Amino acid sequence: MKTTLTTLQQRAAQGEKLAVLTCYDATFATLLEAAGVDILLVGDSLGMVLQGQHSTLPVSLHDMAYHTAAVARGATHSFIIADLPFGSYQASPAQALRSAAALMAAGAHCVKLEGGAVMVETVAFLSARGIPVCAHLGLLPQSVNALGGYKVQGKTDSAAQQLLADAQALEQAGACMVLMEAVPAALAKAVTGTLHVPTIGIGAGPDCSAQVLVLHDMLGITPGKRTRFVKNFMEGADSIQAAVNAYVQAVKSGQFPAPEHCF
Ligand SMILES: Nc1nc(=O)c2c([nH]1)NC[C@@H]1CN(c3ccc(C(=O)N[C@@H](CCC(=O)O)C(=O)O)cc3)CN21
Ligand SMILES: CC(C)C(=O)C(=O)O
Ligand SMILES: [Mg+2]
Repeated sequence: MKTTLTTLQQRAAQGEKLAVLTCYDATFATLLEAAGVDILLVGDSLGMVLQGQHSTLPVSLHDMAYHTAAVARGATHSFIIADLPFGSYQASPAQALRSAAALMAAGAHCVKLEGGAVMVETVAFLSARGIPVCAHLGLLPQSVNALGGYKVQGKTDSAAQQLLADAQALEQAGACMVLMEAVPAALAKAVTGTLHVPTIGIGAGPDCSAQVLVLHDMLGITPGKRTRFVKNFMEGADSIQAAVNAYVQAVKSGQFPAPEHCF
């Protein structure tokens, strides 16, 4: 049976933790689906892990459509979210609609965009036109140059209040899910408790409705130092399938993320 937005929202509302991983190709789409991953995220992190870029900014809409189509061919019943890349949606709601349409035509079931209050009008515009939108809050990698690095967000009282207000405004505008990246666990818990739609966390503590990691990070093959919220699931696993199974089990049971993965 196809996993739909409705079934995901129902399962999250019943308290089931959802397991999400990034996915960029057909082979992994088939593998992740067989292991019980609930949502495949075609992330613009592909610029870093596949293309070797130093940020996600150089990723094009064409790149995203290419990888989304590959994932869609490998998956038969998964819910696929695709990132709108830098520069493809910020100019106007009309620009966002054209870009989102390209990703939906490539096989996505939902698009994700980065930003809070500034994206409310765009989220409303896309949602009203039949495009499910996941809003991405907290650490916004496409804004790395303004943020001054990949740093934890929402640490001050005023930043936390702003993030909560943004999440509520985006839900009101029609966002079907809200992803939070690198924020204090207590803030993500408060947001999850306030919203009606599922939340997806990465470095956002154990109380989000869903967890996501970059595939290459959880397989322990990303070069360089591991960030705090990453766990290498290949440790103690004898295959990639076993590692992905272990990730799904750890998310479903609430064992991942543990306190050492949280801010
Ligand atoms: N492979 C990969 N995994 C990711 O999770 C990921 C990407 N790439 N590319 C885009 C962004 C960048 N990401 C990051 C990177 C670092 C931190 C991080 O935890 N930074 C440290 C140090 C920050 C500082 O210097 O103050 C932190 O403690 O916040 C968080 C998210 C997440 N995303
Ligand atoms: C890390 C997740 C949230 C993402 O946006 C990506 O993979 O691009
Ligand atoms: Mg992204």
